[in-house]
Amino acid sequence: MSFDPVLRLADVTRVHGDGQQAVTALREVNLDVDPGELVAVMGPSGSGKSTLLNLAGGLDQPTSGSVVVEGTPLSILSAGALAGLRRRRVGYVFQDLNLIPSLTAVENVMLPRELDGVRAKQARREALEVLAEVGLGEAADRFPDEISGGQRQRVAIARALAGERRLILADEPTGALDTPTGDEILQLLRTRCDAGAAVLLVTHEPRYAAWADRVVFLRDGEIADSTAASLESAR
Ligand SMILES: Nc1ncnc2c1ncn2[C@@H]1O[C@H](COP(=O)(O)OP(=O)(O)OP(=O)(O)O)[C@@H](O)[C@H]1O
Repeated sequence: MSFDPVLRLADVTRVHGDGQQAVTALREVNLDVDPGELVAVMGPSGSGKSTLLNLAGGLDQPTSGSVVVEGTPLSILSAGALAGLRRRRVGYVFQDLNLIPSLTAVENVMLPRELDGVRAKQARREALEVLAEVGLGEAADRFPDEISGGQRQRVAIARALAGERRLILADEPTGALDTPTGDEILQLLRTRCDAGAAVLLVTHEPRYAAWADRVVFLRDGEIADSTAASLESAR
C-alpha cells in the first residue's frame, strides 16, 4: 500500500462567477486524505462542502491551487484522461442517486464498468460481488422501483465501489434514510476505508461524522477547524 495521500488539495481556491457576482466558495484550502482514512466534512449551508467534493473528483477545476489524486495533478490531464481517471479511480455517492429505472440493480452497478471497456461477464461478476458486500445479493435482479429507499442507496454505493476505486466521495449519502439504515451505509464506507480506500464524506449529522477518523469544519470556504474524531463509543 502506498503511503502518499490518495487525495491532496494544495492551496485550493475556487471563485464562482466573476466581477460583482464573484463568490469565493473555497479559499486556500489544504487537505490530504490518506489511504484508509475517512474524513468527514461539515459546515453550514454555503460553506463550500459540495464545491470541495466536486473539485476532489475532477468535476470542477480550482481557480488556483492544485488537486492531486494518487500522485497525479488533475490539471495536467487531458479531458479524456480526466474522464478515465474519474471512472476508474473515483467513486461518487450523491444524494440524488441517479439510478437508471429501466435497469436492474446489478445492471446499474455494471454500467460504469462496461462504459469503461470491462467485458459484460466480468462487469457482472464484479457487480454481484459488490452487491453481496452491501447485503443486496438477493435483490440483484430487481428494478429500482421494486426495492426500498435504503436498498436503492446501497445499490448506488455498490456502483461507487465496483472496480478498484481508491477515492470515494460521498455527499450526504445517508440522505433521508432512517438511522439504522444510515448507520449501515456508514459501516459500508468504513469497511471500504479499512481496506485501503480514502473516503471524503459530507454530512450534516454529527452521528455519522463519528465514524470518521477526522472531521474538517468549513466556514465561508475556509477550514475553520480540523479534529481527530474520538467518538469511538458512538460507533
Ligand atoms: N455554480 C455556481 N455559481 C455561483 N456560485 C456558486 C456555484 N456553486 C456554488 N456557489 C456558491 O459557492 C458557495 C459554496 O457553495 P457549496 O454548494 O459548495 O456549499 P455547501 O456547503 O455544499 O452548501 P449546502 O450544504 O447548502 O449544499 C455558496 O455561496 C454558493 O452559493
